[in-house]
Amino acid sequence: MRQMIIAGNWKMHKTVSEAVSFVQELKQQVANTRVEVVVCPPFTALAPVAEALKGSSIALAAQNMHWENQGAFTGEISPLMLKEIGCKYVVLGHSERRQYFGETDETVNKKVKAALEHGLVPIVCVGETLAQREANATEQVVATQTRGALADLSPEQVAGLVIAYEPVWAIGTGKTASDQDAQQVNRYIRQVIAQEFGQSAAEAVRIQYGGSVKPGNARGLMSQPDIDGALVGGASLKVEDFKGIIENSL
Ligand SMILES: O=C[C@H](O)COP(=O)(O)O
Repeated sequence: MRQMIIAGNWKMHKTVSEAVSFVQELKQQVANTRVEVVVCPPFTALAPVAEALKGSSIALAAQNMHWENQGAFTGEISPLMLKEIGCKYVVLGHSERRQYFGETDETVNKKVKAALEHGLVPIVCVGETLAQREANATEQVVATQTRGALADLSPEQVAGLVIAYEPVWAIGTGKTASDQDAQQVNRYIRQVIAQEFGQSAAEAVRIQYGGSVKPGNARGLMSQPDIDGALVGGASLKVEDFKGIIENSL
């Protein structure tokens, strides 16, 4: 049985003081949930949020990282730095990183391997653009991205990962994939993983859906058999909305 995982990706939102007061409220509101709750603050707020989360079951994630431990890479953050702060997860290959910052399947794969070496759990994002969906290329795109990101991994490593299927056309647009469409792609990703890494890795790996998830559509999406949680953007910025999604995911 896969535990549901709801992660709030704050993107470039919230100062340190906003982030800390948000998690202080959130941890009280979701104290007894059976869902695994994750917050992904911007880098500046990771350490103070880690401190504020002490004693809580809410896990911490970074939104990106470099694959090297250290070096002359101005503006980058390494896995060692994230691990020391207390991050459990790291979001890798988000479509905004692919679109605006030149992320490729190859760099995502380097980052996935580096994260695993340091005991960080990658949340690997895949998903097609609107043009790709309209060209009936969704399956090809998510298969290529999944195979690329997970190249050279062992079945045991893949079993412990989280994958987030996020159709690019549904991110921040208010357009959500239908429950059936999201389920169909998540099931397809699981089939690709079964082909590459075997049935038991495919059954263990958690596959989220992301793209305009809100309290009102969470129940339908999260009740699909191959959807094991959500990667939430906009609706993770308000405690009430995020809590609503968590509650509606069970
Ligand atoms: O990482 C989160 C996704 O990009 C979804 O963002 P959204 O919920 O604002 O559409």
